[in-house]
Amino acid sequence: MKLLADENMPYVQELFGDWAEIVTCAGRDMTPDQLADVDVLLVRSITQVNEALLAQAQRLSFVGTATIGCDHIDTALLARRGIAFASAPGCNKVAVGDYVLAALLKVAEHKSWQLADKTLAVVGVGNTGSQVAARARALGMKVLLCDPFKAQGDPTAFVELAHALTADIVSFHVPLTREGQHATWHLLNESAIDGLSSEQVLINACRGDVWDNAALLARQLGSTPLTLVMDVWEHEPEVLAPLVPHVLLASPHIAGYSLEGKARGTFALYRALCELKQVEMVLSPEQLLPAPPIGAVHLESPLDQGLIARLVKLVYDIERDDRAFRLALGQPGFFDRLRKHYPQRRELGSLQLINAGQTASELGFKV
Ligand SMILES: NC(=O)C1=CN([C@@H]2O[C@H](COP(=O)(O)OP(=O)(O)OC[C@H]3O[C@@H](n4cnc5c(N)ncnc54)[C@H](O)[C@@H]3O)[C@@H](O)[C@H]2O)C=CC1
Ligand SMILES: O=C(O)C(=O)[C@H](O)COP(=O)(O)O
Repeated sequence: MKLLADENMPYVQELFGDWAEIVTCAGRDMTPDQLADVDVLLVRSITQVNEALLAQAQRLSFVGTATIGCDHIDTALLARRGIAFASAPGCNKVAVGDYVLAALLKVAEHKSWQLADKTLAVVGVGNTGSQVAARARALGMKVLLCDPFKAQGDPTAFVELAHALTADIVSFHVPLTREGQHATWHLLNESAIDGLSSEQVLINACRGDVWDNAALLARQLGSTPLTLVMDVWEHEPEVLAPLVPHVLLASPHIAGYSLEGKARGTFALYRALCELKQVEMVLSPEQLLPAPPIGAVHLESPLDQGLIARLVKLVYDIERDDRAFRLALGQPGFFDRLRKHYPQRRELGSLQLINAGQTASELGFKV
């Protein structure tokens, strides 16, 4: 069996090495001729799996994406051609929760806010949005939920987008969709942006095209700019460079890039392929991971916002990502290079807080 995998997918050798001849390459460089004799294709979000890529793929029987988002995969094409498909729902939801928690704490420092006095709206309340909502509640924030699909089951628990956009902080966690009543392409469009006040904060850790970046730049260049946190950008790997100086925290689509999240992503494809081939799984995700650099911290004072910020930074320093982004911005290929060489980042759950209570656990730490 021949397996072609994105070179930025960890643990492929460990998980598939016994079964397959493994070839890896850069996800954006995969070509139709490379797929001519491939049985299994494993990709990340940057490979468009479409008619053009699969034109010569005569032997392909399985495509897997080690990601949550599937907007890069023509799933109808795979179904038509009888090619099995798997994604990795939820694999990096904890990492996105960590990223947004770190961002909220930086925003609070920047604006001298006590987060417990503020309201956060979560737009898209699935795997990642729910993680964000739980952490915000643990910080004592009031949380508004906006998700028209989930609202069908429980209308009173959700608000409309217009209401969500009145919150102090609005965090977006929707898939990229271009069709239907609730399509998310440019969900944050010029008119929505115009309706916001300069006190408000927006976070995008889902897909760049969900925000109209040109309209945001126009707003930022005016007299009442917003506070922005952007992990994703329209037209990646290109970035609207003039927008970056007007963004508080900027990063190259790494919100989900914890080591645990990446391991779970590859593992989900291993599990799916084992099921398909009716082969017994011999490894678990935990067996793949190294010990974390810091195992435990003994708390001697109660958790307050300042202490939470210090503890989060011990595990994940979001400002490091922001500095690396600004330093590299403009260099050819900088976006993909930062992603390829992203340092090992562990989840908050890798750190045990001794003498901490329920709040620490709700924030994502091990207690
Ligand atoms: N920056 C990064 O590193 C990462 C980005 N993502 C992106 O985030 C997206 C969300 O991930 P998950 O939460 O795991 O997906 P999910 O599928 O679990 O949840 C998405 C939620 O959005 C809701 N939704 C759809 N259209 C909506 C609309 N117009 N308004 C409000 N809600 C809407 C759905 O009903 C669903 O509950 C992924 O599709 C992916 O594109 C995911 C992981 C990492
Ligand atoms: O899971 C998703 O969806 C994501 O956006 C991934 O975290 C992004 O990682 P890459 O696939 O772009 O490496």
